[in-house]
Amino acid sequence: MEINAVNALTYEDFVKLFGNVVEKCPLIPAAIWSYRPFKDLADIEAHMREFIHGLPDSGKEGVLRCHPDLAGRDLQSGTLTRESQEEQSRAGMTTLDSAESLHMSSLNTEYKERFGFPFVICARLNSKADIVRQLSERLNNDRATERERAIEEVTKICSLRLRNIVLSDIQTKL
Ligand SMILES: NC(=O)NC1NC(=O)NC1=O
Repeated sequence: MEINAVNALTYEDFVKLFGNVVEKCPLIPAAIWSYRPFKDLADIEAHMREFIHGLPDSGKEGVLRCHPDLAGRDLQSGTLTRESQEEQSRAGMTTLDSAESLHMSSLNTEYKERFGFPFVICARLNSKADIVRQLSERLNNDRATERERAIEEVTKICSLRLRNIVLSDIQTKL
């Protein structure tokens, strides 16, 4: 997809196309549509990052709360978004044995009780073992450090989802 094609999208089509680059947060593409015309893909990414990092702490925590648990209830009931399903599946979260599943569930619960938002990590960039290790390690952070750490992961997920959409056409000029 060429940048000119992205810049020519109506607001409605832009939000339809990029509505889930941040999980269940169409407000983010809706907000950055105002910055058209974009120079290139990196420019869109930079605006998304800037918007997310500029949110107040409550907004950042709200964005985190829009994420499903890894190997959690949505995965079990088949209600994950298409993107999350694919990411969790690639990281091996869909094929945990019952001991691994119980371990993830108890760590996720402990994390949510401690911080008030779910553990978020870019599943596409981490193996199953990395995810479990980081979930245990990050439990030691204080809330402010962890909020920023988790938001950094949201921006990584966002960049990969954005690239997936925009670069899916081989003819791309972005
Ligand atoms: N909780 C959490 O990290 N969720 C996710 N991570 C990711 O890469 N996709 C998700 O849905």
